[in-house]
Amino acid sequence: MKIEAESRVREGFVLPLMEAFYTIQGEGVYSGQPAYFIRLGGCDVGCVWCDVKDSWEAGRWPLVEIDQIVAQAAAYPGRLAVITGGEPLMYELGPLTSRLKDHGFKINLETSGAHPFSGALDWICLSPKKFKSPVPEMYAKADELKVVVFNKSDFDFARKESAKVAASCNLLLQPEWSKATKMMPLIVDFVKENPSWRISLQTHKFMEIP
Ligand SMILES: C[S@@+](CC[C@H](N)C(=O)[O-])C[C@H]1O[C@@H](n2cnc3c(N)ncnc32)[C@H](O)[C@@H]1O
Ligand SMILES: Nc1nc2[nH]cc(C(=O)O)c2c(=O)[nH]1
Ligand code: SF4
Ligand SMILES: [Mg+2]
Repeated sequence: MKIEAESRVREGFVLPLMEAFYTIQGEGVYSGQPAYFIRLGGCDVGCVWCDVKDSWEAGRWPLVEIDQIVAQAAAYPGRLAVITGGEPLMYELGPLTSRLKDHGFKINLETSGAHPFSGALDWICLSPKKFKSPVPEMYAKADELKVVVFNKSDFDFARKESAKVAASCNLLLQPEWSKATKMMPLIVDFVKENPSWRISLQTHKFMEIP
């Protein structure tokens, strides 16, 4: 990459954009709400069960000016934006979030928390991973802790992660998609025994929408 382009990425004025689409938030507390998704390319966390492995290599995706990303988002009636990836916190999110706010957007973030925080966000969904831990300062910022359950050891992981977030943080268990049938009875039992937790399903996959 040319030095000038590199510095514009570092400053957050252009970002590698894998895809952007207007859909229904399928997961978590905001499930069911229309939202414009901005999926940034690049991730170094390496979850074995990641459902967007194509996103991992940042260089595959075009570098797009944030003004263009925001103009396309603003063409839709909804004013909730979800920034996801890949791992969006690999990038400086200050300029993108500030421009989205100029257009009246509330902005939610989907993150593993494995990189330092940036941007002006209204809601942070922290989905911590064993493969690369969140940076310590992420826990206090999380509005929602969404732990993916792939095997039995994830219940213990979920409990330990929940001890690090604020008391007001929403606690969610989300079945890993390919293991959902097998793990669901255990997830149901866990939530019945631990009523501060809720279940998050990837409802967009049942609805067959993006
Ligand atoms: C694709 S990730 C992108 C954002 C960020 N890298 C992260 O992991 O939070 C978006 C959400 O999907 C979840 N996820 C990814 N693959 C999944 C799968 N196979 N089953 C269930 N949830 C999954 C992640 O844990 C995260 O909460
Ligand atoms: N509809 C829909 N909801 C989602 N919630 C989180 C997603 C993500 O990949 O970050 C996602 C997604 O890819 N689609
Ligand atoms: S952190 Fe997110 S994008 Fe990265 S591998 Fe894990 S689930 Fe996929
Ligand atoms: Mg997804």
